[in-house]
Amino acid sequence: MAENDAPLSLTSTKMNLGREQTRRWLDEVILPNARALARLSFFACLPYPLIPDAQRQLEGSGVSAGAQNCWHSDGAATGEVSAGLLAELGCGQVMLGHAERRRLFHEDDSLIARKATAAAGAGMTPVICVGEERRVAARSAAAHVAEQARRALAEVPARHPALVLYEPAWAIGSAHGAEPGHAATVLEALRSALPRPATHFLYGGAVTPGTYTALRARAPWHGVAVGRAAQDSGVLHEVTDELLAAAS
Ligand SMILES: O=C[C@H](O)COP(=O)(O)O
Repeated sequence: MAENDAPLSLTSTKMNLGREQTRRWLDEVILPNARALARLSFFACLPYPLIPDAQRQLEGSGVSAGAQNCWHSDGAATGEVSAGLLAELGCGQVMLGHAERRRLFHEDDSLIARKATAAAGAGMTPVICVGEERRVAARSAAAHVAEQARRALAEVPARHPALVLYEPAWAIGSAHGAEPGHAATVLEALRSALPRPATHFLYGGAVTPGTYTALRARAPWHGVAVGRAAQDSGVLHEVTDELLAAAS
């Protein structure tokens, strides 16, 4: 959780917004909500080339810009961006193993683990995305997801901060997210697979106002990742208020 024990929140703009659109979104949606978002340690994961501009724009707001991916080494890796370079840019968080990267780029747990270890070695917080691809029973989802997370963090020192983001692939971009009971079974498996003091667990996938309250009624989630809900200032404001209310 955040310093004040408030829940945590983040977003990713994926490849949905260009340079000017990102600038406008930060200006019109994120900055007006920045005070509240900062209490949630909120960060926005952006495409690599937009990170330095965003850092300048967000300076002093308490909200930061993270990355959506990284590579695990420097050197002969044409077209990639290393964790070390991101850290040098002042980027503190990097999302790894998102469902879209697993699907489009065939990223597997061992590659994600190498990236997570490199990110931690560079001093960044890895955000490990896990989730089942298709709707399956909660117990199967839980076993699958716990194994994904365990493998990804296997070489990351136990006391290094990490976020585990449970996003069932079938829920991303869909009308409804996971049932709170389903998600609770997954969280229980994640917590027992990862007895790590500095690891926090977030839910993502079709998050709207009310999602966090419903999830929290069943299990101790530390926060949520907002996708589409972070594109509209009013909706983001509602979700943020709801998270902050849970902290008070
Ligand atoms: O990566 C996916 C997002 O975090 C979830 O997006 P969504 O809330 O629009 O389903």
